[in-house]
Amino acid sequence: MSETFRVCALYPELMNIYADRGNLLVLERRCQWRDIGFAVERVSFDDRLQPERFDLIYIGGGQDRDQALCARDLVTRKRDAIFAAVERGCGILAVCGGYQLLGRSYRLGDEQLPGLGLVGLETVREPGPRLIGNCVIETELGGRLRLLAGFENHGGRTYLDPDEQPLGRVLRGHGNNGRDRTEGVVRGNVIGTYLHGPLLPKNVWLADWLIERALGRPLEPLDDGLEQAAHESAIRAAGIDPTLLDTAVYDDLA
Ligand SMILES: NC(=O)CC[C@H](N)C(=O)O
Repeated sequence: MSETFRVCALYPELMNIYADRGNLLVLERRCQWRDIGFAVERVSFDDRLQPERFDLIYIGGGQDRDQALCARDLVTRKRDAIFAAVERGCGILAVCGGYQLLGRSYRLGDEQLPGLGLVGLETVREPGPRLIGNCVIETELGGRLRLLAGFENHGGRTYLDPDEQPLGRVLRGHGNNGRDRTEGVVRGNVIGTYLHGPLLPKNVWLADWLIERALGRPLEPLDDGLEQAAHESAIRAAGIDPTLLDTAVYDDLA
């Protein structure tokens, strides 16, 4: 086994709601099943993040108070290393609270949490209900039209700068802000999304996309009968019947 997919789990003890850690398990299994090495290193408060050690930095969702604890450490101790890692081609997958921290700031009333400023976006806690529910988006990640399904629960509304690219278009659910039908952000190997689920067990094609980008080669297919059923059931949970979708259009459907 010569290839190893190396993942940095950032603040795993705090940024892990809705079992977001399950995303790491999916990456691990899909590597193991193909005889690809998998290494995960936890990086938390005060730890030094070494940019050359990773192919992917992963950060899950968190409550506002946990985000506040992480935000200052992230900005003061990790920012330069994260920028350097991305510069080298390292990917980022950031979910919900983690996604919000990729932007410039997260404003909650009088408080303003600093963000990494890695992508051009801002998050604001506006008056109004939390944006909760099952969600399906269509995305053209990798030049193919595919679906991502998950569950969102966020009080913050995220607004992308005009030159940023959303991860996808909302078919069901709220997405970034409940208004413009955008969801998430993608820039190169950096992905931010509001979708929990966890995300990767419900959308294994995205797990493979992340591994492929890191290894720089296509992966051999796996027997994904169960995973495909989970994907389609998550789509159904959001109110879309996947059998009625045009499978010639969506590359992730059987
Ligand atoms: N699910 C989450 O990660 C929540 C993120 C953030 N605390 C919000 O409510 O907007």
